[in-house]
Amino acid sequence: MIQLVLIRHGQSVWNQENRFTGWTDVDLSANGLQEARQAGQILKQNGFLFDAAYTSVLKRAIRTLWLVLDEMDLMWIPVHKTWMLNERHYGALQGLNKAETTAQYGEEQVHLWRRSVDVRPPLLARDDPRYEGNDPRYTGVPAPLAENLADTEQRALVCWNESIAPALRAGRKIIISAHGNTLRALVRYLDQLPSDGVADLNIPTGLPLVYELDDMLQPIRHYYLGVDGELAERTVPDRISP
Ligand SMILES: O=C(O)[C@@H](CO)OP(=O)(O)O
Repeated sequence: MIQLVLIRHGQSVWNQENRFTGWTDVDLSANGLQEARQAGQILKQNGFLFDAAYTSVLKRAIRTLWLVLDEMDLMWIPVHKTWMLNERHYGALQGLNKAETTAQYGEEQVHLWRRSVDVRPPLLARDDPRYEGNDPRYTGVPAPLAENLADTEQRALVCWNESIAPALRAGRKIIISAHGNTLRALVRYLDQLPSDGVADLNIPTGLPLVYELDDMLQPIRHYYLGVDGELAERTVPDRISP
């Protein structure tokens, strides 16, 4: 049996302020720092070990991984950072308050922007100061102007197919520290969820999500992990922003 652990970064400052984040490089809140440390303790207490880690190039996911690995005394393992695991790009919505945007455009539209598979949020202009195309960390990367979940899934799966899946097949124990929508995309792929099935899927911050996979990397089962092991579905905290 092959084991894979997914973790969404701890609460970020913009999660706390209820703002659309996307590729904006926001750090963890005090609560998020604590969630990340606690996740490391939970993994350690439950006997998990990792040979390698994958994360995005955004500090909320990187710092979460650092804190998890620190708690597990595994800071020495190889860490692969890639933009392909970045959060879904939120286009011109990045930085806006979610409640104010809902008041302006209506719940239905905002829900489509947030949770549909194929609707893209409004595009960012290339001369917008928020455009990431000129950031050195994205040299050679086709910086998006906005993404839907399908776009995010496509690039996350390049990383999965080229790097993560071969490492899992080679017997490596892997943790992926990423973002709400990158993880929704990976879960949608692994569990072969239909578009309407993924709309309701929300992954809480800072809680390890364990996948048990067969040799073909097909999921046998998955569960969230608490201090005392597997969490019952109904006790999984709903830590998404409203
Ligand atoms: O703002 C974002 O980038 C994401 C994750 O926090 O929000 P949403 O829940 O709308 O996908």
